[in-house]
Amino acid sequence: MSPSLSDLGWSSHFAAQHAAEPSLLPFRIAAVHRDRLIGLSQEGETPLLSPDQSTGAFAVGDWVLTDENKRVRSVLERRSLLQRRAAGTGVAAQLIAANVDVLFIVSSCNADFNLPRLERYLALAHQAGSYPVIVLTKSDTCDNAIAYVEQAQSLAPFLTVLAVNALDQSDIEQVLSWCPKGQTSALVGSSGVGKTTLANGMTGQDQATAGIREDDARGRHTTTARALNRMSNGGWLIDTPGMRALRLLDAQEGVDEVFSDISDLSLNCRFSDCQHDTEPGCAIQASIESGALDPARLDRWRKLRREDQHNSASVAQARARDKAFGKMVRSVMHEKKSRKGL
Ligand SMILES: Nc1nc2c(ncn2[C@@H]2O[C@H](COP(=O)(O)OP(=O)(O)OP(=O)(O)O)[C@@H](O)[C@H]2O)c(=O)[nH]1
Ligand SMILES: [Zn+2]
Repeated sequence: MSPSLSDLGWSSHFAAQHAAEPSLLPFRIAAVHRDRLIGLSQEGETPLLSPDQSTGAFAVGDWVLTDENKRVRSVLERRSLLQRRAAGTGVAAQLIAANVDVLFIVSSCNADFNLPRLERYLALAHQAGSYPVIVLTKSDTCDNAIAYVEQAQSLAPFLTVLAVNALDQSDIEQVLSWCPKGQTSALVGSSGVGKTTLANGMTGQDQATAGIREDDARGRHTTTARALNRMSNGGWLIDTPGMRALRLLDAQEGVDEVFSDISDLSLNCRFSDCQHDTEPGCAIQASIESGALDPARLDRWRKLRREDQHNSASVAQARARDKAFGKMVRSVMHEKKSRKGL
């Protein structure tokens, strides 16, 4: 049975945009390949043509409008967007997933549990515009899961933290309840924390073998990884290799939101460029002295900001370099042409 548009996550936010171009057809992007896109609609899975043969401008979870030839005409404004620095040269931004309502941040009640890492993922969720839910797996293997939950909850007011056994279906139901029918989620976390186990439990299928069967250009059957998966409660789970290694990109706002206590304090420092070290009138140092602020938290904030500034700077540099290179190519071509003209 094919899902309706609202089952697929369609909402008034997208309907309002579609109203401007009612003759075009809406699809949700279920997979992004190098040269083509797979869209989902009431009619099931459909290969879509990207406007310029490239697919870098699309993310799994995007809503697009196509003409009757299934050529994409526009991407609807996103509710949220997860992106990262591209692997390899590591400078260009790469779109990972769009319109993710809930980001499940997965860690476990053991050695993987690490507050700075959780903070980093929280910053990422805030930056993307997704609602964060922390899921601590392997609660069945430790005596004091509640202590882990309390530590995680200390990171932000009203933060949702669940302790679960990912192998237990009733615990999976508890996770699912945070992403009901028509909503979309994704899982992030380190290797081995139980993302695959959770994904299998949430979708009721083995993610390693689930896939989209397609006929390629030569008529051969191929199976490609499915990236937008229906969960057993009617919600959706975006699971792609890119989801597994997210880094912070241009996440300054996200970092400041997670550390809002520190950024608020810094507004009271005497100097607007206060480095919060030895400057007189530093509100942050005063707060540490009074015992209100944990100095370790200040260190983590500094580290995240440094990392973020480094990432953003190298992306900006790469963009500038690409621009300069493009300019150089154009001027060489221009010269060639004008020489030919002589
Ligand atoms: N007892 C127990 N074992 C768990 C739990 N969650 C995961 N495991 C086990 O932990 C191991 C790793 O789980 P995976 O689901 O493969 O972890 P992952 O995050 O997908 O790891 P990568 O594929 O490397 O990213 C498996 O043997 C799981 O069976 C849990 O809540 N309780
Ligand atoms: Zn200061």
